[in-house]
Amino acid sequence: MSIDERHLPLYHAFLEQGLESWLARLPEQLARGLDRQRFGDLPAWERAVRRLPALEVQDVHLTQDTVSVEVAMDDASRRQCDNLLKILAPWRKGPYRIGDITIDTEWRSDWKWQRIAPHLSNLTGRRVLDVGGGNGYHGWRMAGAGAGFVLVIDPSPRFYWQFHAMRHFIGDAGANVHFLPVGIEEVPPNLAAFDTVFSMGVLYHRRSPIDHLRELYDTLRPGGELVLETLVVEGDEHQVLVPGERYAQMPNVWFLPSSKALMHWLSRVGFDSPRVVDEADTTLDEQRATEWMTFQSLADFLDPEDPSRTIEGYPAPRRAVVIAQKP
Ligand SMILES: Nc1ncnc2c1ncn2[C@@H]1O[C@H](C[S@+](CC[C@H]([NH3+])C(=O)[O-])CC(=O)[O-])[C@@H](O)[C@H]1O
Repeated sequence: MSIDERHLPLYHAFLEQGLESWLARLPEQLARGLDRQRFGDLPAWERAVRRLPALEVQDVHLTQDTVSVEVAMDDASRRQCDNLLKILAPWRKGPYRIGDITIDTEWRSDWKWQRIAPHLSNLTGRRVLDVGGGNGYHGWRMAGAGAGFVLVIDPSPRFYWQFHAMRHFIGDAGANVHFLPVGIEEVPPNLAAFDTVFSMGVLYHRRSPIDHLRELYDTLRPGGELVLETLVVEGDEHQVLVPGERYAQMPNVWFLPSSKALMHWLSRVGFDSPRVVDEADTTLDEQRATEWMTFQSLADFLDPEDPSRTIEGYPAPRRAVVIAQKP
C-alpha cells in the first residue's frame, strides 16, 4: 500500500515516539478510516478543509477555555471560513474561535476539562493518548497543559476533518497533536507506551466494559495514569444499569455502573488506587443545540415533566471522573 504524503507528520511522530509496532499498521488504518466508499460525505469535508484560506496567524491559545487562533481576516475570508467550517457541521465538541468566528459547539467541553485538569499528574512532556477524543478539543488542551506528544484516536471521519480544520489554523503551535481515525480496537495489543491515557465518554458505548478497561491498561506504561470519564448511576458497588434499546435517545449505551462499581472494576482489572475526583449531573447548559449543532440535544432527551429522568424513564445523565494508576 502506498503512503499518502499528507500523513507524513503522523508517520514521523510515530517513529520519533518509538511506536514502531503501530507504524506498520498505519497505512491500512488510515485507508480504512478515511474510506470514501464507506463515508459518503467525506470528499466534501476534505474539500472544505483544503479550501480554507492561508491566513497570517498572530497567536494561538491552547490554555484558554475556548481554543482560539488570533488571525486577521477581511470580510471575504471571514465569509469563506464560516461557510467552509459549516460544511463540517454538526460541531459537537469545543468551543473554538478563529479570528472573530466563534464555533459554539453542542458541548461545553471546556467544563469537562475544568473538572478534570486539577486532578491530573502534571502533563509536562508526557506521552498522551485520548481514546474517543472527538474532534480533538481535549487533545489541544492537553498540549496546552504541556504534553509532549498527544495522539487522539476516534473512528469518526467527520471529527478527523474537524480536527484538521483546526490544525490548519493552529499550525506549528499544535505540531505535537495528532489524530488517527480508528477505534480502541485498532490499537496494537500490549503497547505499554503512554504516560497518560484518557477515555472520556466511551465506556458506556462499549459492550464489554471490562475488556475496554483492560485495553486501556495495556496501552499504559507501568506507573502510567488512566483518566476515565463515563456515565454513572447512583448507588453502591453492586449497582449497574443496563438500559433498554435507548438511553437519552442514544441507541448504543450498554453499562452505566455506579462510581463505586466502576472503582471495583478498575481494581479487578489491576489498576492501583482508583479514586473518584468528580461526579456531577450533566446540565442543560453543558450540552445544548447551537447554531453549529442544530439537531436535538439533551433538553429533548429528558422527560419534560421531570428533568431528573430521561424520556425513557432512566436517571438523567450523571458523569464521574475516575483516575487510577497502572502498577
Ligand atoms: N470503538 C471506539 N473507540 C474509540 N472511540 C470511539 C469508539 N466508538 C465510538 N467512539 C467515539 O467516542 C466518542 C464518544 S463522545 C466523547 C468525546 C470526548 N472524549 C469527550 O469526552 O468530550 C461521547 C459523548 O459525547 O457522549 C465519539 O467521538 C465516538 O466517535
